[in-house]
Amino acid sequence: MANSFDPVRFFRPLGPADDKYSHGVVGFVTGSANYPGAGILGVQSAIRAGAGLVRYWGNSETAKLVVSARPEVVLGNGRVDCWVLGSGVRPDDSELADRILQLGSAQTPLVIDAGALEIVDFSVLTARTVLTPHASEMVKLLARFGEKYQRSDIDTDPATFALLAANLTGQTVLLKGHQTFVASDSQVQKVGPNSPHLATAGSGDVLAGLLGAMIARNASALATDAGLLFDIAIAAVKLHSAAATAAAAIKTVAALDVAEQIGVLLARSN
Ligand SMILES: NC(=O)C1=CN([C@@H]2O[C@H](COP(=O)(O)OP(=O)(O)OC[C@H]3O[C@@H](n4cnc5c(N)ncnc54)[C@H](OP(=O)(O)O)[C@@H]3O)[C@@H](O)[C@H]2O)[C@@H](O)CC1
Ligand SMILES: Nc1ncnc2c1ncn2[C@@H]1O[C@H](COP(=O)(O)OP(=O)(O)O)[C@@H](O)[C@H]1O
Repeated sequence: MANSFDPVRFFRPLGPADDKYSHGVVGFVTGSANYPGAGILGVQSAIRAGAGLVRYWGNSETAKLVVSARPEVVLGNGRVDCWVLGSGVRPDDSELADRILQLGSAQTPLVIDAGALEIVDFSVLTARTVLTPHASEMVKLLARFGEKYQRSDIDTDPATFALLAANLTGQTVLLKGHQTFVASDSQVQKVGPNSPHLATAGSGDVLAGLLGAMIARNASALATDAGLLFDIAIAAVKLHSAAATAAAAIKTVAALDVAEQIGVLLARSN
């Protein structure tokens, strides 16, 4: 994994002065009745990526499942360094949409995934943010700015559309796929090919949780260096893919295995 975007660079080792608030508090508005697993997968990933504290602010039924999978999780709103919004959330879910709109107009850094890409009001979004669409979500995202394209257009020239979305939103865009394109301002970087073992349901939810943990852990540096978000996004994609490769060496890969292997890789690197 070692190169200029070496993921380990973003995982400062813990020391005696650390407490649960000092190395990243990640909040989630994710999961729903139809997609409870998306809530669980993101949370699992953030915990394995070393978050000091994880808050979950989804609906109460899904919250019970999340806490049953991870009793470390604290429920509700509170002090957070990065919010992960939208994995497993339908845009017509009014309870969660209200929370997403509220957080989307505040200053805490964000990962905006899946349904939240259709909810957030981009005209008031100023927090440092990574958007994580796949190609079909990119079509819907661009349509919100009056830009009409089809999935085939995105697949043909992903770099151009990642850049377009970054310019329209003023944010860092991570366009997911076999190769992932990270764009910010006028720069775009291809990452991958990623591990094909990521082609399994929920692996995007794991990436969102990983990104949330990495952004939260580096929140202080990010406050003075916005450009760091681009590097963190690239590093997260590389770590996510490396974790899938590591998982595949053990057994067939499910998304939760990718989250577990993030923890194994990070433990080995320290
Ligand atoms: N366990 C859980 O709780 C899980 C919850 N999940 C949550 O589910 C929600 C919906 O996820 P989803 O957008 O992937 O929609 P899904 O209904 O599967 O497909 C609809 C259409 O989308 C397209 N499409 C899909 N993937 C694509 C790609 N990579 N690249 C390009 N296009 C792609 C494809 O349409 P096509 O373009 O082929 O016409 C497909 O027919 C979301 O909130 C997510 O977080 C998931 O993470 C799974 C595990
Ligand atoms: N064939 C593939 N090769 C490499 N990576 C892939 C492949 N298919 C999907 N991925 C990666 O897996 C993840 C899938 O995320 P997403 O499309 O949001 O799925 P889900 O909604 O099921 O979580 C992304 O990180 C994407 O880059």
